Amino acid sequence: MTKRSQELKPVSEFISDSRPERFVYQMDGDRHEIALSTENLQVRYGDKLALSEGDLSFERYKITSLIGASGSGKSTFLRSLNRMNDDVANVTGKIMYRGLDINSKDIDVYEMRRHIGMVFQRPNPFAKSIYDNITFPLTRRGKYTKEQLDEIVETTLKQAALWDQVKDELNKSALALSGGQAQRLVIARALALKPDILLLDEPSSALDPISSAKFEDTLLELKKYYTIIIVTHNMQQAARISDYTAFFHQGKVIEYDLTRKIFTRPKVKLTDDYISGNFG
Ligand SMILES: Nc1ncnc2c1ncn2[C@@H]1O[C@H](COP(=O)(O)OP(=O)(O)OP(=O)(O)O)[C@@H](O)[C@H]1O
Repeated sequence: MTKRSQELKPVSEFISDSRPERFVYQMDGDRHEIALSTENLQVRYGDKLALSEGDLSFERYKITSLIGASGSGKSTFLRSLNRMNDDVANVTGKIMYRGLDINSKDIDVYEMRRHIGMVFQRPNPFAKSIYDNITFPLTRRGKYTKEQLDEIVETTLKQAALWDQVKDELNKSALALSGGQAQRLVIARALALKPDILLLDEPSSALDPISSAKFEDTLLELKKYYTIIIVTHNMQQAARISDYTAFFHQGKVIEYDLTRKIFTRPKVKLTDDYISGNFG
């Protein structure tokens, strides 16, 4: 083991050390388990403060949508959650996951990303077969038998609702898939790492309406097992699939509540203006 890896904190140690009381909050008399939360999170690109107020708690096994106009800081916030901004921005504050601040310097970022996976706007399959797209990230870091890999490929493709379409052509190049299929494949690839939390940055913006509707059904299935945080410009999509919605404006979270409240009785006029299209 290198000196550096000895110094890094493996996130998995904290997974087994489950201290649920720490992650529970009360709302409307009910108890809710928190999967991830941010405290005093700020993001600067050089001198520019792109996120100044963004403290949110994400409930386990729920979908939370991040909405707001272009440039309001949604992607900046989302990408910071699994340290994708480390090389381009200065991210300060805490990102709490299972009692551990995963924004601290001594976290093993690669291991952390196995727990908090990210899917980008444009599907980015590797120039490999469908099968290898799913197994490649696994076999790079661990040992698996062929049977185990076969099972992971089948399970994750089923979870991502792609199995029936590709099960007879797993050796075909992933680059030959349609946009909707490729997006499902990269979801399956993310799921193969068995994450706790899935971060999705406008995952259906490149899909046609039918693929997008199927994709939404897939997310509703996936939330039985995963906590999902999704950036979307599509208000109908946010209203249809998410349990909670956070509205961003000029680098701040203006309002965060149950989706049905945000879309029917927002407390802040700016939120109302945004969701009703009177923004400008
Ligand atoms: N890598 C970067 N370097 C410098 N500035 C950046 C970078 N990424 C984002 N920004 C700036 O930070 C601000 C927030 O951008 P961000 O992409 O987070 O907004 P967004 O709400 O996700 O927008 P969109 O909906 O268009 O994706 C913008 O002013 C943007 O120009």
